[in-house]
Amino acid sequence: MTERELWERYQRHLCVVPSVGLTLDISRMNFGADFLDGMRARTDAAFQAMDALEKGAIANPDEKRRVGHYWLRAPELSPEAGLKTDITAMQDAVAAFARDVHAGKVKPAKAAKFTQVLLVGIGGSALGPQLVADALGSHRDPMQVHFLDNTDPDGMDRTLGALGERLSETLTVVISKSGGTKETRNGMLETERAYQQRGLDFGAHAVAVTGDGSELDQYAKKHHWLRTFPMWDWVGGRTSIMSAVGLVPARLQGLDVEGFLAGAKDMDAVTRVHDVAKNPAALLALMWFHAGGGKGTKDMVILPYKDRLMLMSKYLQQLVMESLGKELSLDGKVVNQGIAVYGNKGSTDQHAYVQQLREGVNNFFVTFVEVLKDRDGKSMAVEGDNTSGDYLLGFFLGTRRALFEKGRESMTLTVQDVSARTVGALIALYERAVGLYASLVNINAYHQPGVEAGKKAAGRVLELQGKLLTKLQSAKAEARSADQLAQDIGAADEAETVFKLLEHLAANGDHGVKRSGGERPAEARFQAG
Ligand SMILES: O=P(O)(O)OC[C@H]1O[C@](O)(CO)[C@@H](O)[C@@H]1O
Repeated sequence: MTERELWERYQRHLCVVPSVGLTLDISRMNFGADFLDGMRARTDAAFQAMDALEKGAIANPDEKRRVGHYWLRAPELSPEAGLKTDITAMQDAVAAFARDVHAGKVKPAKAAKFTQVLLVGIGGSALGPQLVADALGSHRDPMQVHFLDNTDPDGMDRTLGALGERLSETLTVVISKSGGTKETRNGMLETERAYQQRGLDFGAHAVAVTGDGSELDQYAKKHHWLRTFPMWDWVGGRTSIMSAVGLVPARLQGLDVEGFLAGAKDMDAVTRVHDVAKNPAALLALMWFHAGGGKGTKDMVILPYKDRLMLMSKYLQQLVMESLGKELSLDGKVVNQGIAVYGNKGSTDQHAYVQQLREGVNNFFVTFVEVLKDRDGKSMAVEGDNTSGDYLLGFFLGTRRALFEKGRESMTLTVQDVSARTVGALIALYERAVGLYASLVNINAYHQPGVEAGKKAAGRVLELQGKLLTKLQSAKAEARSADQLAQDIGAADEAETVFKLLEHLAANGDHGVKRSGGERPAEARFQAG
């Protein structure tokens, strides 16, 4: 294709969304002239399903739930007055609480004000807040946000250690929709102990965001935490950023929540339109379908040429892969659907994996995110008249061309800036695109059965550990092999797991297990120390 032809294609297909200052360029995706028409029937069905979802249909049939994240930024759209009241009440309560914290009306026991937020959560209870805090935060914010999003003891030590003395002015926000996620529970208990070690009452420095009556809700109430904020079953974890999950940390950080919600609402209005050419979410979904043949055979590389959007790919990994990575279709056929997502930021990634994108296996399509505004204020010239931002643009356009010349497809989202409105709009864009794509490939985007399997398997491992420790304590002095101990606890066919447990126990002094013998698994011996 000549430059002229590409310029024509760019102009013909450019989707312009003035209400949020966004354009979507699909010209470098090599779909054929009849593709969009050929998808008309499936696209119309996707639009119908999305309309029903927004009107309150059970769009998550496996869990018999409604899917209501769009109502969070447009409460007037919710199908019942009660839901509208719940949403606006939550929004008002969160805003009022943050005002009281910033004014020092809600204050820590041993400091004048709360200046730090420690968010304890995982998955959708952390990834959205992490993206928003990083994209929109600044050192001038009234509060700085820190995260505990894993059950890694060393990770907890690093985060709590970095807070140090400032723990006394830290408000801990524990977020868990189910209220039972073990990683979050562990982070909460370890944080609670850190407060206690400083002579601080944890409850007086903690709030919870969770489902009514959940384990976490009960714990927070029993221990007189400052506040609890609600989560509802009609909001999925990976689409909860505009519920209290995202609004509590964003308000405390002093972010433009109104702009964030308005950007999402305005994008929703645009992506509600049944006109593919004017609907960027429909175009994204259709380009994903084209690229991977409706089977996800090509990975989605998310490449924002903006540091503030670096966490976008991590956020989209959950939103896209936990929504679309499904074994069964809605009619119960095994389809093993999904689209893999990776990326970081440009131009940094040109010095990492772009080499493979240009010359290696052609198993991907790139979505560039271009931000027109370089920075607040003016830039210096770094070479001739060129600024650093000129270079960033040059590298983006150069990389896109280098890929296109080698038949590697890409799309480009262009936005004016990284404002709260823009971030809200981008999140809403992808929420809608995921929902539309799920309809195109006939799967339920709103449950996550695969995660339960992993949680159950982890439960078995910890059950084995309990039996092992009991056995080791009773057989005190005798050093035994993993095979012998597996037999002892009636888990002969799980000897490898038993060995892995023993290896970990012996590496950590917590349970007094000692290792002796050789390095090979069969040579190793374990005993209670
Ligand atoms: O908010 P919760 O219930 O702790 O769940 C955390 C995350 O775990 C999952 O349930 C499974 O990954 C996600 O969908 C969710 O965002």
